[in-house]
Amino acid sequence: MPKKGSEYAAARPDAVSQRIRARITKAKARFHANDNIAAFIKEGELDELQAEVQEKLRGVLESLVIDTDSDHNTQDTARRVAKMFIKEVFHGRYQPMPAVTEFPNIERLNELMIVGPITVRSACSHHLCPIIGKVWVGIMPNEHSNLIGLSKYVRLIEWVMSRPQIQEEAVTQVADLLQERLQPDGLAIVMEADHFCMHWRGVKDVDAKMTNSVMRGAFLKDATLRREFLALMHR
Ligand SMILES: Nc1nc2c(ncn2[C@@H]2O[C@H](COP(=O)(O)OP(=O)(O)OP(=O)(O)O)[C@@H](O)[C@H]2O)c(=O)[nH]1
Repeated sequence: MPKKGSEYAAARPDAVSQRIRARITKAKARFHANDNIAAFIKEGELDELQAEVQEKLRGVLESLVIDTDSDHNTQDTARRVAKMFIKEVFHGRYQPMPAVTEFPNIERLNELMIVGPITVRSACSHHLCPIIGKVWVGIMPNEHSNLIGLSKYVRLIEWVMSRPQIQEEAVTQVADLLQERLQPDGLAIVMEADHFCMHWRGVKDVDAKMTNSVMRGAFLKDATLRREFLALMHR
């Protein structure tokens, strides 16, 4: 039987990951792979966490029977991969949400707006293999909606995607976040992505993609609006 995370906690109560875990547990918060835990990390702890991950990765390389002492290619691999996980590809778990300026909809715009394709990068929670794809966002604002800068769609979506994800949950997290920020009459999200756990390994199907769509409010009720979004998005 593989050890549970909490059993490791008992083994290394002094580890920074366990201090963070204890705070999250005390707050009764969730810390799944695609949850953001920035609120529970104190200043300076991210570097400590990276050092802890590096040490564990060194153990993984050791168990893979790689001679990291004399193999010049892998001598620094544990450090590089730890940095890549904490500071780069999974930074959306450890960093707070990017600042987003919201502007009131003074002109009371209520026409369809589409942003995309936005390139997204993530990794699947199951194998930690890359997911690379595109997202399109459709917004139907109303006079009470907030407007945000175009680049902020990219920043918010990148923040959600830079965590181990499964596509169905990722697309819902993106929709929930944009719904909360913008409060539009309608919101449409389509995500189409390549999963390298299918291309590189396993079934090795290099053509199959996954497409998800989330339609809310006006896009759900109004078939004409939905058709207009889907037609414009694919041009
Ligand atoms: N639904 C869903 N599945 C995903 C996603 N990313 C990867 N997967 C799949 O997750 C599954 C994990 O399956 P398991 O049977 O537990 O693992 P496995 O035996 O290594 O799977 P194979 O890939 O078939 O070799 C695989 O079928 C992947 O293709 C995703 O975003 N959504």
